[in-house]
Amino acid sequence: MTQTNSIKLAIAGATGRMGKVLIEAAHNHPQIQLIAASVRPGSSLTGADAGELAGIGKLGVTLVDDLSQSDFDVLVDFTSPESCLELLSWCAAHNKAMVIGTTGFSDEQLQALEQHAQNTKVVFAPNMSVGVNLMWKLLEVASEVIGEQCDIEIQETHHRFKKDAPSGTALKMGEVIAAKLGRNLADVAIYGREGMTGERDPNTIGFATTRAGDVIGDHTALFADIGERLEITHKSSSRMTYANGAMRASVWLVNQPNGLYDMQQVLGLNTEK
Ligand SMILES: NC(=O)C1=CN([C@@H]2O[C@H](COP(=O)(O)OP(=O)(O)OC[C@H]3O[C@@H](n4cnc5c(N)ncnc54)[C@H](OP(=O)(O)O)[C@@H]3O)[C@@H](O)[C@H]2O)C=CC1
Ligand SMILES: O=C(O)C1=N[C@H](C(=O)O)C[C@H](O)C1
Repeated sequence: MTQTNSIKLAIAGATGRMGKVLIEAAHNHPQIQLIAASVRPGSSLTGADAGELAGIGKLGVTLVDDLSQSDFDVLVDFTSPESCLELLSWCAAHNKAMVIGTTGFSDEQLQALEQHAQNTKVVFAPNMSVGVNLMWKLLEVASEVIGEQCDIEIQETHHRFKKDAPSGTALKMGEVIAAKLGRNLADVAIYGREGMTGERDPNTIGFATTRAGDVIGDHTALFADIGERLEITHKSSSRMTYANGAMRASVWLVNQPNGLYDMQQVLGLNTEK
């Protein structure tokens, strides 16, 4: 059993926007030892140094295109749903813990994730920043107090390179609000409006997605009544907040029994699950 003051960590998708920041966060964390970082099979970067890729100088950690030979305790994955599920299937079969920040899973893929997670330890969260996890709690309070009388709209903005929409964070905002109001998000979500839509159905929760430039991630929940409106907004100004959250989750996860956890549990914001 690895001591909690030396967790052997691997990072999938080292070339990604998050991958590079995760390498830096792992290197800077006193309880974490970065032992592997992966690139796509056949990548010309195989064999290069992970620290040099991340722009923080040589770390002596070689980029690999196959993690199966690496003796890690926790794998951190911010890649794509397909790549993540392939790695999770391997981790579940080999008793390796996983911290998953990837978003954009279909319902079918989410079911597969939940199944694999029964056989190992997994933290899965569409947003690992402390601020966003606190925002989800604030949304519960707002929904309880004014949710029924208000029109609820969720707005998100991200950089032009983002592949999935709405963001995983926005979808979770909708789930949190819908759950508090006893609604099923799949029944009440409106993903954009166009043409003669008619008057607003008060039960609906609307989503608006903007993709532009280099915005790291902005999310707002609007609770609008006649005469006043409340906006709860979170804005990310650095991907390091996500990466630090993933490190915190990794340190927490090694001491948990097998199961699927979220970031609320890591942060002690929710003890229900
Ligand atoms: N939970 C959270 O807090 C956050 C979650 N995210 C999520 O993390 C994910 C990644 O985001 P971001 O870093 O911006 O994306 P990028 O596209 O910059 O990086 C994705 C990485 O995954 C690799 N990858 C993708 N598909 C495969 C595959 N099939 N096989 C092997 N490698 C693959 C890419 O390799 P290659 O370079 O070769 O294409 C790349 O290294 C997204 O789902 C995003 O929504 C992002 C920020 C915070
Ligand atoms: O792709 C991103 O960049 C982000 N993705 C996550 C999401 O889909 O919610 C988290 C954050 O908003 C950044």
